[in-house]
Amino acid sequence: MAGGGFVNPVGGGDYPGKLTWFVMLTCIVAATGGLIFGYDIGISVFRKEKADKSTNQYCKFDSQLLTSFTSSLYLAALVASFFASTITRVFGRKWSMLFGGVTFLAGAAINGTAKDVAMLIIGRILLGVGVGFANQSVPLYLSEMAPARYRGMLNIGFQLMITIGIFVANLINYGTAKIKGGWGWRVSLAGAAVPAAIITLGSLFLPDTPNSLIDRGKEEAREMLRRIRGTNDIDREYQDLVVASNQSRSVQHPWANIIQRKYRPQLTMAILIPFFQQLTGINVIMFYAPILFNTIGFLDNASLIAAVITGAVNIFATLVSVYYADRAGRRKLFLAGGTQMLICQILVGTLIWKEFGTTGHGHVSKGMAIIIVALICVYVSGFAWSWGPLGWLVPSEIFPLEIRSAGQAINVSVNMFFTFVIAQVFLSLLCHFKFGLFYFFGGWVIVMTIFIYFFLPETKNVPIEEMVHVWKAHWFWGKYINDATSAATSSSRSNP
Ligand SMILES: OC[C@H]1O[C@](O)(CO)[C@@H](O)[C@@H]1O
Repeated sequence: MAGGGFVNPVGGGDYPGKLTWFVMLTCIVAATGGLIFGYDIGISVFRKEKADKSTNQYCKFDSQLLTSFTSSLYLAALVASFFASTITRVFGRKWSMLFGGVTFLAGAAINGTAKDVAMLIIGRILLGVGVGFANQSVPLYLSEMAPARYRGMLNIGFQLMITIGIFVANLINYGTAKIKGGWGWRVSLAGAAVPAAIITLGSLFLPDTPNSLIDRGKEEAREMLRRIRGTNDIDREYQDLVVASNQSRSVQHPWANIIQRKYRPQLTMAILIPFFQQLTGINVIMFYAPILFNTIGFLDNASLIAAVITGAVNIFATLVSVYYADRAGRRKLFLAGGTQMLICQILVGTLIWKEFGTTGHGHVSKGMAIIIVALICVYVSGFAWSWGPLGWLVPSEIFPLEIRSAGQAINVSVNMFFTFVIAQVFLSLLCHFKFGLFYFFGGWVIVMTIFIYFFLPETKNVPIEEMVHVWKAHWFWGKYINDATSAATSSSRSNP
């Protein structure tokens, strides 16, 4: 069947070598780049104090002021990811990570010591720049370092760190809210310096990927490949990287090239995957869980605790995809996670409808509130083993080297843009769509699940510089890839 019966055209053929400690360690360090993004998402969670006096449960938090400040970070990250793409390509992945860490560190320092709103805004923009650079470079770094058959596992370290960042920030927020004297927010904001310091120091010690070293004509590439694969038998992989790099060097202007017809499948994914990831509605939960739980009748403390529970579920469910992404494959996780989210969205929407109707007046019983929180946890776990991690993994592994960095910038910017949009409009959407908001996101989940079924080929275990064959063999995308393109990348494979 169309996308479903897709056969891996390179037969899962991987290169010799093992999962070395060296590669594990470098990937863990690089993945900590996700902490800064996660910390920021977690720190931005909205609290109940901001509510107005409305008795309509759907509308009592409808305030633009509440959202604008938070959202500015995502716009800064969006713009920064384009600059990051040039640095990542020309100077190497490592320098983008370092730059991201340093900028984020500066932002945290300015925010923690802010004396006025201007300082808060400047700090927030610097944080955004840091996030843009890290999100652009880290997923690429991980996917290039990893042996093909462990790429899912190692790349998902990034999303895992995002979820840990969110969780830790939620806890810190919870603690600092109790500090008397009104300076608790400074601790929360300055706390961002800790994850920033980790990725800044870590990236100083990271080697660059063999793909990037070869692409930039560096002698040490072969030695690095030998080291990360833990074997001397690297000729075939090295040769494939050289072929990819030769092709890459013939492309001077990735931005002009990426719109060529032959890159249409990858470009489509780089736009639609992050778009869909945000349209699952996940950030409604991440940003607004306390408000949402408050809406359905939890008291302040209880709604914060419920938010902490969803944060923990988010982490543990991401671990599930670490295990399954390279075994079951990306497609199965996408399809299973999507179905799971959809069922929960329909149930939650219907239960809230039954309780509050369209007027927004009513009261949820304790038992019902627990059922709703449980369903939201099942929804979060569906996201956490599908669209969450795969939203970074898949775009980072499908692009050929010459446009990989540009493609990743598109992925990041689309992701940031829709994170921004959802943070901006959620409160008024809740006020206007009411319980229908859950159906709205559920509708999108149906669209994206069908899209994956038909249009996303399986990419597990395929060496990253061989990915073009996967597109070539796809029932729909195949016609976009001409024979010359796929032949150019298979020289060493057919003639090892
Ligand atoms: O874990 C949830 C988080 O994951 C992301 O989708 C990034 O992959 C964020 O937008 C969200 O807050």
